[in-house]
Amino acid sequence: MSGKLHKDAPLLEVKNLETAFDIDGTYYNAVDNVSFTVKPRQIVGIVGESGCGKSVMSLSIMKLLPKGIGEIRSGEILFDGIHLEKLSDKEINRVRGKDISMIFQEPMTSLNPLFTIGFQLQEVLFNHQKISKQDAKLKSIALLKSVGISRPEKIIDEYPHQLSGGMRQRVMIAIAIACQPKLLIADEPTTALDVTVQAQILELLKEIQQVNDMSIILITHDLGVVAEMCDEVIVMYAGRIAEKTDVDTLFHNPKHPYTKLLMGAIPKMDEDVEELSSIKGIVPSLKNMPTAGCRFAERCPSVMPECMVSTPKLAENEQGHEVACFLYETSRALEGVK
Ligand SMILES: Nc1ncnc2c1ncn2[C@@H]1O[C@H](COP(=O)(O)OP(=O)(O)OP(=O)(O)O)[C@@H](O)[C@H]1O
Repeated sequence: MSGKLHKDAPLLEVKNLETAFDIDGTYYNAVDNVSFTVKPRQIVGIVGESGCGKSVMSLSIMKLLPKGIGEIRSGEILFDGIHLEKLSDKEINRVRGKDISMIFQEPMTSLNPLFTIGFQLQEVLFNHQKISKQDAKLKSIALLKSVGISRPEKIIDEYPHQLSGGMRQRVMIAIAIACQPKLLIADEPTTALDVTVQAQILELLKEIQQVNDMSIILITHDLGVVAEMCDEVIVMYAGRIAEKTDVDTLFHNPKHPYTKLLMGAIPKMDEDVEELSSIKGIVPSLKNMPTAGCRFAERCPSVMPECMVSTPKLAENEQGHEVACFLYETSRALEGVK
């Protein structure tokens, strides 16, 4: 499926998205008025602690929210000119795996333990392409080779449990790119892997992104991964965007107190720091979300009285650098007065 996309238009445009879960008969927003774009060939990182709404965001885009529990309440998701939020199940099935693919943290839960690797790779090819059995087999072998799996002729006859975690993630990537999607959503793709394998998988993703001219949304709680991989970064807190800018600006000039604290929580390789210094407190659960004010106020070292009563708007502070914080709304207002 392909829309009529102008060459400079964003590939994905999420506008004022609100996704909510029904908890005991009341809807709570896990994604609250979120807007962002992904351009062709861009790697956009979504970063934040556990519970910030990163996964719900990607499930919303893919229309994979648990039926009857989670739903998109408002907003638009435009992909390649098509309103994904309006597609029927049948229509979104044609997009999933073909134009947009997704890889998850733990490939063992996405791969079917009962079927061989070859079967699972060929299944996605048969679903989206007119291809003979022989060609699907040859293509599966080539795909496994392209993700750095040696002896692919042998691996296609093996089952997921016979492979290491790193190999399984490579297989998941092969399945995800089988139909050359324009967008790959990678949700914590390396979190379950050890550090060396993590670096190899990230390297592989970058390579594939360049070769296939693909865009990636990379969901992670790890700013180190963001620094390594991303062009643009969205920092999320409790379902809302706290800050949004390009990767260099974010690391050289972080503005939101939450981003600054997250940066302090990056382990420094050159120093003998054993543990990640964590941010005090936790992300509130949906039911305990503050009903007014900035959702980060309770944990914020720079909190001001207005933060408890009004919601700061995400607005451009400097060109290409958006932040949702009253510290900057005040300075923006003063500039306007000057
Ligand atoms: N099926 C569900 N039913 C009710 N609440 C849910 C459901 N799935 C997610 N949530 C809630 O939505 C909020 C956002 O969750 P989400 O999984 O998107 O966070 P995350 O940033 O991806 O965290 P993690 O890194 O742990 O996956 C959390 O408060 C979570 O408890």
